[in-house]
Amino acid sequence: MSSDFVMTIDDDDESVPFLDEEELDQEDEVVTKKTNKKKGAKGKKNGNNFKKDTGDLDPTFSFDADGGGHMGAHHDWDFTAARAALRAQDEMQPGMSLDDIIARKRAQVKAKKSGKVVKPIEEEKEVHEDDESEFQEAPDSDEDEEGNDDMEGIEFGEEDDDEDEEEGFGAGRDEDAGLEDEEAEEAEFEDESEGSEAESGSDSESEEEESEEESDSDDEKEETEFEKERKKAYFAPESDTPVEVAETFATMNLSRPILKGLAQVGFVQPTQIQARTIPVALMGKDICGGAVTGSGKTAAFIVPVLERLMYRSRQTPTSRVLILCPTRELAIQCHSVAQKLASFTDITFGLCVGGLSRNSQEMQLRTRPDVLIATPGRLIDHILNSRSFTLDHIDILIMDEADRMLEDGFSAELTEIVKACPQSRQTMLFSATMTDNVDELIRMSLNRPVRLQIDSSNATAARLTQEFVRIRQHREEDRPAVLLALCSRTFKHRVIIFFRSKAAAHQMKIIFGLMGLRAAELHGNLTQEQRLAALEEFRDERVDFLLATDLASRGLDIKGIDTVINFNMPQNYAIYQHRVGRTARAGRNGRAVTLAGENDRKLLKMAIKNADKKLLKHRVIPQDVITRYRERVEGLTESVKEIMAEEKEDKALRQAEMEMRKSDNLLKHESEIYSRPAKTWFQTTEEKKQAADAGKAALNDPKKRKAKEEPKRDRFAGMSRAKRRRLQLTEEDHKDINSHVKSIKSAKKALKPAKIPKLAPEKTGPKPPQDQKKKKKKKDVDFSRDLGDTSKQGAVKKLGGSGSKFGGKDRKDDKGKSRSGKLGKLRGNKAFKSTKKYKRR
Ligand SMILES: Nc1ncnc2c1ncn2[C@@H]1O[C@H](COP(=O)(O)OP(=O)(O)OP(=O)(O)O)[C@@H](O)[C@H]1O
Repeated sequence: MSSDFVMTIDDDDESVPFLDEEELDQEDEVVTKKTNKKKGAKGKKNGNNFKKDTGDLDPTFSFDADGGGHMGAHHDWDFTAARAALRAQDEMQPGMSLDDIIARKRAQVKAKKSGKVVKPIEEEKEVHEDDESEFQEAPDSDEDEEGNDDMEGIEFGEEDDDEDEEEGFGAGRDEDAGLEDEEAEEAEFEDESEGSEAESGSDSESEEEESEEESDSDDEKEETEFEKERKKAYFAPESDTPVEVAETFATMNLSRPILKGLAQVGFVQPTQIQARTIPVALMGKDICGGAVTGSGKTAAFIVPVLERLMYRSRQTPTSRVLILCPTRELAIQCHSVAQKLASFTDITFGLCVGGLSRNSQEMQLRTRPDVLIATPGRLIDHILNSRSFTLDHIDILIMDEADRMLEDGFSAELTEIVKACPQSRQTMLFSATMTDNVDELIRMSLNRPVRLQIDSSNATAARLTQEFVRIRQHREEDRPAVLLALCSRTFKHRVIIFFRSKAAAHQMKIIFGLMGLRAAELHGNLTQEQRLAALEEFRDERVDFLLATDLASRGLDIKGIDTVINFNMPQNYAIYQHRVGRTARAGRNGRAVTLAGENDRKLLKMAIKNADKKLLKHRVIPQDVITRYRERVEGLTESVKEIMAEEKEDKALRQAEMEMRKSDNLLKHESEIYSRPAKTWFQTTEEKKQAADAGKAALNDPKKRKAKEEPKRDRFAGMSRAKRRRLQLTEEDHKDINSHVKSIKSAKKALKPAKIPKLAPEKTGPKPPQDQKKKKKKKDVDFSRDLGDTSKQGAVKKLGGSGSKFGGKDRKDDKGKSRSGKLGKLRGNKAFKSTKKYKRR
């Protein structure tokens, strides 16, 4: 077998529905001008007419069994409230916008070429149009040449002549990141974990092996009987949940103002998660909800909250509902959704997130808004420092992206918030990658939660096409060229590109700018003002590309994102799901293109295994195209360096100005400033850094992640004696049960001829001997062979998976037997005596 990526995928495994080059040719033809007729037909056949997707709904689309789609009108959530609360920045002299610097640099390069004298920036703006067209001359002709030649070559099909590359830059943005005086104080944990630069391809071999093993075991880990039993004791029985699901909101017994709100945003038919969640939430039960990205989880928790608030006592204003989100942008979006849905009610909302004016939030909190939408850091700041603000009257606590919030980094803050809420509250957790790990959930002190898992937690959106572009080993430096080739030639509009680091996103923003591509950046090195501006520019189509870190990977719902590009594979599959979930939302089509290197093959396997095979593609970019773009990027290296140096200078200047203003202020208002009560911080800067580092380390370092999964012996340290003893006893019980379960399993194994060979249906030849198989698994480190094998596994898993008619049933039968057997007895065991231990402390 050739080690060539293309050959392996295309030729060796027919079960892998990757397109070969010929097919790609055909597919590309489908969307080229020359073959417009074909386009419609094939696009329909593949359900892959996303290029034509204007955001309108597919009238033939209906709910599918696994909650893949719906739906109704798509709304642009606005940031009005957030904008109003943006910290007043009038005293801050805006620095030079990065776009201005880039524009000037482009003009200089152009002038150099033509021998003209460089005009000062003001003057230059006036002749902007001319300059742009002149500057663009060379690249344009280059584009044409490339476009025509390579379209016939291999993979580019979605060139659209009426989508001529537009010139000009997105609206300028203040480059005052990190200069705000309160920035350090306000820093809260951001949902942005960066990988080191080294991660994009230079991991040591041993680490790589380790991570492979780990993801293998993650992937193949079967739930033990003990865990199943534990979950059974922890979660409410399925019989507790209503079986009937409403077909429309109108039949859900909701109040008129809520129905009017829903109608206003165009929601008529509830999505699966909404239909299942709303009745249960209205009953006041705790919920662990999971459904694929873009399936309407936000309204699933907001609607019942609003409905319950319709019946609140209005005598004394009280904050009764708290919604926690991991990022500021998500909280702002959630606030906007909630406000829209509550337009016809008198329910009030408070937004409590970092980066926005603390004082205006404090004033708002004093009015006791019914619903608080917050990020953990700023909320704790208010708990500690805003007089008379408490969470004592919270009746409902909701965590969006709950699995993220339960991870390291948020942990201390979350525990503090949960402690501050009354025990009698209702708690609801939601995520597309929702965990049902009891150990993790215990920290949230849930009360017999109802598990509402609509889709597999590994699922991606039903209409998502997933493409992979191979980055060969020793060719990691080609990534920028590959990205630019994709964005200049194929995916030109409504594209969000994910990077692992802020620095990479920023650098690419400069390169995009220098190449005349309209892009905005979104990451944690920007001020909140800049972050909102970037989102608005992208939302309003003033820029075509949003260059983001994982800050934007969860929850953001931006209309019409056609394409998600992963410049690097993220650190784990859950992040991948969230990133690619920014497209193909609400029953629409979308495409994710991932640049996958040698080190990414395990994640690639996961992605392939969980994808709809019909919607998997392998994109090949001709080497000569890559070489051309690489040369262009290399040609910009000096300009990029100069721009960065200029930015740095500008930043230092403004920093100095700000320091001066600060000291000036201090001198003028000394007595007033020192008379203010000292602020209390939940964590010192050092502690915050440690928490953030721990989060990053767990994400980036497979060894540490493993260590987290296998807690050390001294994990009881610091606990009370009673708690320690209780946990030790439980642990001993676990051991006993595990050994019982093992013996049951081996006894069963001995009696049965063999476990149903789940791999069998796909294979016709004889099974390889066991030792040979093992050997293959260890030695098989070839990127392309991995792909082939994965698809086979995926196909087989489909047959044997829990949702299948065959494998699923078999497993169920096994489960039944073991329960009536050994586990029936184990029920007498302390560990399962009562479910009280899972109840709130
Ligand atoms: N019942 C409905 N009918 C029509 N459209 C809906 C309905 N519910 C939600 N939507 C739309 O679906 C889109 C996705 O919803 P939402 O952002 O709540 O998804 P999500 O499940 O929270 O996604 P993620 O996991 O990425 O956070 C939104 O644009 C929303 O307006």
